[in-house]
Amino acid sequence: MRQLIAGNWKMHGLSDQLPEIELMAACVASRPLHADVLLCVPATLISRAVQVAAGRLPMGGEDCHAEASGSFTGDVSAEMLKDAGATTVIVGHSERRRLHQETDAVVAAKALAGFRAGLSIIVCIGETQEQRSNGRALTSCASQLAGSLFSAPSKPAVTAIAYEPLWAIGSGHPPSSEQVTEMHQHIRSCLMTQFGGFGSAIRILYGGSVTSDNAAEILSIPEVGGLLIGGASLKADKFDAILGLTDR
Ligand SMILES: O=C(CO)COP(=O)(O)O
Repeated sequence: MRQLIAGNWKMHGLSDQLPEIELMAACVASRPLHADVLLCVPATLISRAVQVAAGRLPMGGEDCHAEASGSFTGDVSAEMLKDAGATTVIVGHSERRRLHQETDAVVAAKALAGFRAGLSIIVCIGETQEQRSNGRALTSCASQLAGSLFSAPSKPAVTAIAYEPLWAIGSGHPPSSEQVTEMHQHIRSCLMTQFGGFGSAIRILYGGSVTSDNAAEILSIPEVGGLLIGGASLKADKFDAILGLTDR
C-alpha cells in the first residue's frame, strides 16, 4: 500500500501563508513521489489553498460537525469542507477529544459524516502518558478504535487511522521504533477483527514529533502506512525534506 504523508496545520495559517502552500505544491509536483500527500488546513484557508495548489497537493479539513447543516453556530460540516475543495477530513484528533470533550461516539458520528459527504477520513487515536505508564496503552487504543470507527454496510467508512500518542505530540520525543511497531501491529489486528479482510486496506499513520531526522526510520516500520505531521508541515522546506525521504 502506498504511504500517505499528511500535514496538519492545526490552528495556524492566515492568508499570508498561501505562498507557502503554493511552494509546497510546487515541491510535490517537482519530484517523482512514491507516496500520497495531503495538507490539512484550517477551514478558512481550504478554498484558497485549493486554488493555489492547483491540483498538485490535495487539501483536507481538520474536523467536521456530524450534521450536514443546521443551527450549529460556528461549526463546519463535512459537506462544507467538500464544497470548499477538501478531499479528506481528520476526526478525533486528541486536541479535539481533550479540549472539546469529544467522546468515541462523537468521533464515530463525525467519521460517518465524512463518509456521507464523500470525503476520505482519518480517525486519530492515541494513549496518554499515564495510560502508557500504567501498561494500558494497547487497551486504551483498542477501545478508542472500537468506539470511533463507523462501518458502512459493506465496508469500513474509514480510510486511515492515525496513531498519535498524546505524550509524543509537540514534545520532540517520538516513541521508539519498537513502541511504534507494537502499537501499529496491534491496531492492524484490531482492524482485521473488526472489518475482516477490509481491515487490511486501512492505512495506519503515525503522528507525533515527526521531523526529517526521524521520518525515514518511522516510515521503514512495516505497518506504518504514512505520517501525520504537525509542526514540521508548516514550512515548505521542512515538509519537502520529509517528502524527499519517500523517493527512495
Ligand atoms: O498532532 C500532530 C499531528 O496531528 C502531531 O503534531 P507534531 O508533529 O507537531 O508533534
